[in-house]
Amino acid sequence: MSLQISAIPSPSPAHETSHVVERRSGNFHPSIWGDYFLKYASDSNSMSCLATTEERIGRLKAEVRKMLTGAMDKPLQKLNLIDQIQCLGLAYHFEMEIDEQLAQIHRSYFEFHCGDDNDDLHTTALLFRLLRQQGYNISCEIFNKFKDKEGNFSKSLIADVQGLLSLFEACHLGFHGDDILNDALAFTITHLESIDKGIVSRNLGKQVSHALNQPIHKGLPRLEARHYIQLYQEEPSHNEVLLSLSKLDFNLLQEQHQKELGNITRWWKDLDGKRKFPFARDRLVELFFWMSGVYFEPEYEATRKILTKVMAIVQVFDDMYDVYATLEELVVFTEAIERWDVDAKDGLPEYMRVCYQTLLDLYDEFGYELTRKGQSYHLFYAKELMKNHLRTYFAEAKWFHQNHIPTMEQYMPIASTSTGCELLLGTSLLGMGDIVTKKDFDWLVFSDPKMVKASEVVARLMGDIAGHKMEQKRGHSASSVECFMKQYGVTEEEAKDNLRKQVVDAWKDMNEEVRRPTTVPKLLLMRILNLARVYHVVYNDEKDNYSHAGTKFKENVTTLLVDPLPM
Ligand SMILES: CC(C)=CCC/C(C)=C/COP(=O)(O)OP(=O)(O)O
Repeated sequence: MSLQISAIPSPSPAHETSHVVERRSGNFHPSIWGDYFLKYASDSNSMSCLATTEERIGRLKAEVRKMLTGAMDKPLQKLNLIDQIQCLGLAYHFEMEIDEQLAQIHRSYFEFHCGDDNDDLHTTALLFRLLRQQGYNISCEIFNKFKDKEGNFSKSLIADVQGLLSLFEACHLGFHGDDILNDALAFTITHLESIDKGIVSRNLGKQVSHALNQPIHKGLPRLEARHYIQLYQEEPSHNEVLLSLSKLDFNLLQEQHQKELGNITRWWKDLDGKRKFPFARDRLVELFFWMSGVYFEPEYEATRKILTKVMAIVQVFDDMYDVYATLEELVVFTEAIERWDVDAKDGLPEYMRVCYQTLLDLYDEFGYELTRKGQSYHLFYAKELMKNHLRTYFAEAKWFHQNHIPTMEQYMPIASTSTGCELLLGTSLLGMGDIVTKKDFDWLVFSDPKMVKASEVVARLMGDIAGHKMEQKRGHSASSVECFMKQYGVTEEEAKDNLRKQVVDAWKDMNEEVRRPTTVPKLLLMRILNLARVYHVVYNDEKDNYSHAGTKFKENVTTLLVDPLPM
């Protein structure tokens, strides 16, 4: 975090402006959801019913724990069980057990060389994916045995659809230089896209179509679980304990999220956000979805609440800097943010005063809570992050008003921070109590970590590719697409192709960063990975599904936050 505001054009006090200001409009559609979730806000949950469900879940969890830790004839059985537990969205209940089991499997395969050279493609790929996911530095050379004399993947694999699918999923865990995985990805995509649906089971066919669009590693665990539970149920060999537990657990957590979102909707309504900020996108529900993609577990309720509230205000700022405000107004506003003092709002136009006061009130509310818990230093970091975030919004606004198209080298450091990843991740620590230390804050806020930078590349470039057409139409600072086109004299499609490659590389950076031993707790790294996953899910089809939240985003919200799983 290092950006300073500099070269600010001398401002004439915005409130003294007498001429009529011409403003642009984003023409954003209103909230899809309105007050829909308000009905969940009350805490009228039937406690007896909740107690019975929790008791059932407790019993089922104990059974799964026994299955996980008990002896099995072959490591493959354990690997499949772990995979199923993860795909069903249950892994967060068994993190310690999964860690121990995979450590044991890793030891027996690689330290004692008990691996079986005859392992088939599915087993090898599953072993590779689960171990890399867990941070083991397992080499992709293990796939060499599936190549023919010419060094190509053997033709005989084409008939093994399950094996191809597992190899495809494993490819997304690649590091830089894992050339064999690049070849494997091309090979599996070619053959999975053309499988004869008549020769595979209906379930496997469905899994393949889904995976090609949404690989496990880049998916949101709960969204993927919702999808997988339905497929798993149709699998004749499914395990009843796992199935019941996953459904009960999904629905229980959904109820908790609904209630939280209900309370946040109440906050937004009491704040009168829709009326106060008519120029901004009203995307409270989508933001809650976003935040619960990063932190979905029940214990992170406070984090989801803080993040959704902060990002709802950031959304207003984003549309103010990008669209609504004049540069003169932004000069004064950005200075007021630097001061972070209620007196600073005097120089602001009325609509900005409301935004400013809302921000100060929100952080006062956090400060009060943190002081009570003896963690008031958290607030210092949170404010610094917000100041730095708005400096980048200001820098972009200046580029726009000066018709300046920066080079990629000028653009990326600023546009990476303006994604909000650093702000979101740093602010999330406010809600995590004693789990985080000052060292974690310093790492995240001041050390410019590679993991955060990579998630920002995914966020910025995917967002730019998806949004640049609309943004250029309504007037927006140049995105990476325009910057790249101008700097290298290439077409839009060539620029996008290059940016897509940078996204692929950023995922490899992240995969390498979660390798053991890690310098910060894995918990933190997984949150950063989750954040990149949200961007992947929102922008994967290269459409701005966040601004136009009525189709794909609405479907995802419905799946996670509206429809329970039929029991
Ligand atoms: C990290 C999160 C969830 C931030 C809050 C939402 C937000 C400001 C989205 C910006 O979308 P955009 O497409 O308008 O982005 P930009 O203006 O940066 O291009």
